[in-house]
Amino acid sequence: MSLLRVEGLEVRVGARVLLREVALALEAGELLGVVGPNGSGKSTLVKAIAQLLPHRGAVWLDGDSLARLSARQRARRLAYLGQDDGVRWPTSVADLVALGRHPWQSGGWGGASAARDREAVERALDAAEVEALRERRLDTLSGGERARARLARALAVEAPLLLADEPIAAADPRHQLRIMELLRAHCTRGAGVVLVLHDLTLASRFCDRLLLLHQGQVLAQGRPEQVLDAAKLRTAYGIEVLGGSHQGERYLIPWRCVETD
Ligand SMILES: Nc1ncnc2c1ncn2[C@@H]1O[C@H](COP(=O)(O)OP(=O)(O)OP(=O)(O)O)[C@@H](O)[C@H]1O
Repeated sequence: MSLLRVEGLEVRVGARVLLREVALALEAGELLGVVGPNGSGKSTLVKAIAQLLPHRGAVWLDGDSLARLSARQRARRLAYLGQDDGVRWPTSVADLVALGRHPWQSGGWGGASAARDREAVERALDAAEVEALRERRLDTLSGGERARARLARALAVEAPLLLADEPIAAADPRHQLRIMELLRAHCTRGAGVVLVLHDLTLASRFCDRLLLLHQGQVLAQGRPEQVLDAAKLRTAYGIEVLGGSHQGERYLIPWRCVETD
């Protein structure tokens, strides 16, 4: 049984269809990259999977309909990292990351699970390389530091499924690579990850499979080399890419804009 299965997913706002007939399956241990141009529906897709948007269609997690689970059950079984954390109050990095353990609290903080929660928070601070920032207030962090703190919060949930919407967008090149490595390691430990990203080389190198969205529909889905071919990239993005390989791994550099049909 797949960790995540999505069938016939459709999102509408009024008369406008934002997503149409999206189907996908994700196995435990797999990293699925969601790529596509601005406005193609990537964030809408991960929000709908996380049950944060009204939608049609079905989403199953380990065979359970996500729509039928309680909010707390869902929050334990999937971690959602959106583009905005919504945190507008002064809080420390450590407190933000500890919020990732909130779904596991019953009857208040502390108690029998406190040691496990502390360990999960420490692991997440370490993995996202923000332990040195633990006492810093979020509103004093740089964009890339804040992005890593937010990733740590999502990791601290230790949920079987992680949905991450552009976690590397604000990171410098080294931290982009570090985050991709840590997401891969997260998968190696058995989690499934759905990752929205724009970098085609990182998508190709680190993801097991890719889903390419175009105008709210799946244009292609499969292994990176099947999805990121010249014709599909031209159709989806209206670009020509410069491609090659280095040490057996593929790179793709967006090279020039082209006319699409
Ligand atoms: N509430 C809404 N009402 C109307 N249109 C919306 C609404 N929410 C999203 N959209 C539109 O749906 C489309 C898909 O948005 P979405 O945020 O999923 O795109 P995306 O692929 O994540 O883009 P980006 O790469 O820019 O983050 C966009 O054209 C957006 O303007």
